[in-house]
Amino acid sequence: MQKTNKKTYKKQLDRQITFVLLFYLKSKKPINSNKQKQDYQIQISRYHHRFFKKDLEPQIKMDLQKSLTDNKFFVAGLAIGSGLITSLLLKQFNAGEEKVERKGSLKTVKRKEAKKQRTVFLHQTDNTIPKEILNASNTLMEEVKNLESRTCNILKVPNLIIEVPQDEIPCYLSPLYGESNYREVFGGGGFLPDTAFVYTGSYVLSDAVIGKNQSLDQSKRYVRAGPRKHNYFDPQQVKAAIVTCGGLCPGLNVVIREIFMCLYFNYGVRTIYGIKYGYKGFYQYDWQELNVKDVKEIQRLGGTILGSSRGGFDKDNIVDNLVKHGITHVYCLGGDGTHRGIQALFNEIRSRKLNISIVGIPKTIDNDIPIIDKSFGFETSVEEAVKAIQSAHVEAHCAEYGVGLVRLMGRYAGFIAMEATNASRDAHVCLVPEFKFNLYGEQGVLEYVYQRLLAKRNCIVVVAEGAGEAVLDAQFSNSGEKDASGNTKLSDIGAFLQKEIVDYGKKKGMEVTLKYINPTYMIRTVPANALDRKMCTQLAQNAVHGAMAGFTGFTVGHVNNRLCYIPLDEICKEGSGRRIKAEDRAWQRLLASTGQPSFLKKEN
Ligand SMILES: Nc1ncnc2c1ncn2[C@@H]1O[C@H](COP(=O)(O)OP(=O)(O)OP(=O)(O)O)[C@@H](O)[C@H]1O
Ligand SMILES: O=P(O)(O)OC[C@H]1O[C@](O)(CO)[C@@H](O)[C@@H]1O
Repeated sequence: MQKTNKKTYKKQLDRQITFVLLFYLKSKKPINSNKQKQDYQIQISRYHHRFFKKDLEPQIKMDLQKSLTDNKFFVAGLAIGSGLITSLLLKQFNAGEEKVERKGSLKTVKRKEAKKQRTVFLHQTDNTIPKEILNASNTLMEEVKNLESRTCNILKVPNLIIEVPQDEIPCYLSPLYGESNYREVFGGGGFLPDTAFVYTGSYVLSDAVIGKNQSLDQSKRYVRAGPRKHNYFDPQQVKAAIVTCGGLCPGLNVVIREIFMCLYFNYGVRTIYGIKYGYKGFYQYDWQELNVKDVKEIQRLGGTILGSSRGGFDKDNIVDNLVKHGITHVYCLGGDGTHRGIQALFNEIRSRKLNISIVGIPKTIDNDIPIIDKSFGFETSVEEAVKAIQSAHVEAHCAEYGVGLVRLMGRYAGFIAMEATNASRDAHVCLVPEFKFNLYGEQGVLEYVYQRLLAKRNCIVVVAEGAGEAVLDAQFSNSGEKDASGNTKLSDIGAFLQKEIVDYGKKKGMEVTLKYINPTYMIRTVPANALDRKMCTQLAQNAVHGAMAGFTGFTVGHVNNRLCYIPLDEICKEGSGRRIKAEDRAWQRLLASTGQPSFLKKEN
């Protein structure tokens, strides 16, 4: 700290002490109304703020004079004074630290650094964000420039700044930005400090664990999700559309509601449409403009208030209708099929150079979307599936040779079956599409179930609906029928196993009592649990932040528990669907807890 500065601080410090004392001595009457208290609070925070930015001496002097005649200023003065004193002391303390840092030993410096960080916390600022960035006139432009640069190793998410040619780059200070803690009732913006926004170069790493011969450089970097201080869109010009596609999933209504709430209350967007029954709703049905009443309490409901469907994707028709309604944001909630649709729409929007941001919010109870940690609704479905296994357990334990057989959803991936098995700890066999198995023979599933019945008199089997694809030695096949989206319709592997297990017992002279529980849609139609609701809220709010910033052609998701924007290309890569792998810890846990062997013959 320079000498002159030190002198000035000392002078100011003296003045503040006098200031507080004066208020104290002159005060006679206490504040006697809440309104007054509120006014003081606002005033105090303003004064504080001003003090940090410019010289307040004339102002303070004025207040001092006022205080001689107006006793009500006592509380305000006291708080201002003590606040100022604290800040001055902190500044002096920091300055002292700097000095020591330059001279001190490594140990001292570290200790001082730790103290300094505490000080920084007191000030509620973040010294990791350089001043040039915080003060940049368009922080979004900086970020986009960086993302577009050849040297940037963060996976690029397209932004409308680049996609849409325009005379002037749009730049709107985020309505979320506010300098004080003061906030109007009924939400509104103005509640985030500078440091809460995401700036240039912030990313999330794809790998949380680095093994031998691996380095961080091999890890993919995804743009960090979150609000931007400067946005591409003026909220008043935003018109948004929300659509839900594919199968149902717990949490859809939470996401719909939260997208609405964030757009409406936080950003001040007033035109938000709900599209009925999936992609075809864009051109086949009247568009419903959503209002606050429409989304009231829907977070408590299963399903989707908008309705959903499979099939009906018509790219040109959909984009024509987006243009017709003047849409600037499209939020699509769906699984892998929906995301391939989003990609096709994004390409069409891009080729027409439209000012539309299109965003995916990944949804599927199967949890088979790549890259992201987990899809919303999955945990709720697992929780429901555990109830089915619990029933199977009770049934099986109340019969002499009792088998409880549970079939759970999971077309290509057995995550629900695996995690429900892990959570219940009641199952003895879990069959998923990812791992081939034999039914017959000495090492087959049927013999294993029989042996367990002989030894323990009960056996609980969990099977994923797609596991029929993994049977090596049985005459089990699907009809070849497809649903409207082109997905293969699966035959009932549960019913098939039921017959095989009972027949096998008969052949061995054992009367098996088998109860087949097939909860099918019950696990995906329930409302989201607390964990999923929180997740849905995070996804929805961050989808909105991304779209407001002009990012497009991305999906929002957690990677290593941090939210990021993932380019659609990554999500839609052919064959990238998430599957259980033998090296997955969760699968290893399953093998450890069920004790199930490999059902493969040696030659397999
Ligand atoms: N390759 C594709 N291109 C464009 N649209 C597609 C594509 N595949 C699927 N869609 C459309 O996406 C929507 C949802 O697809 P789908 O029925 O496969 O569900 P999903 O999104 O995969 O969700 P779920 O996990 O519930 O199956 C449908 O309207 C379908 O027509
Ligand atoms: O009967 P629907 O609606 O086609 O849904 C069944 C499919 O939806 C999913 O839940 C999600 O894709 C699959 O597990 C299941 O095969």
